[in-house]
Amino acid sequence: MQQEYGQETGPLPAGWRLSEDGRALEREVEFPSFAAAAGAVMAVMLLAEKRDHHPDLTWSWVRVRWRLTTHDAGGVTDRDRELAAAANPVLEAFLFRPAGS
Ligand SMILES: C[C@H](O)[C@H](O)[C@H]1CNC2=NC(N)=NC(=O)C2=N1
Repeated sequence: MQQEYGQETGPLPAGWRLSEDGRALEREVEFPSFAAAAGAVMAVMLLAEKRDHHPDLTWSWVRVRWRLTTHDAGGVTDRDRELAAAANPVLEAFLFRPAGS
């Protein structure tokens, strides 16, 4: 069976969902502080630079949404899935809570 561009067929990386238009992987995270959000944005930026694959970002205070798509393909590819999976431990790491809380 031929796979259509933008059609997600495999399992999604944990925490990620398919966008409404079906053409991107999205994950939205609420961080404990603006600084933590900034750290996560910066860390995922480094992963993206290494892969030459860059997420769209929506960032409002402590809430950040990453959106991953492959422009050439017009949809989700393994490049998006791989970056999403690589970003996950980074996002979890910045969801810290201060000691004693
Ligand atoms: C030439 C360069 O590899 C392309 O423009 C890259 C850059 N970063 C990219 N990032 C994402 N998310 N999708 C792309 O298709 C893409 N293309």
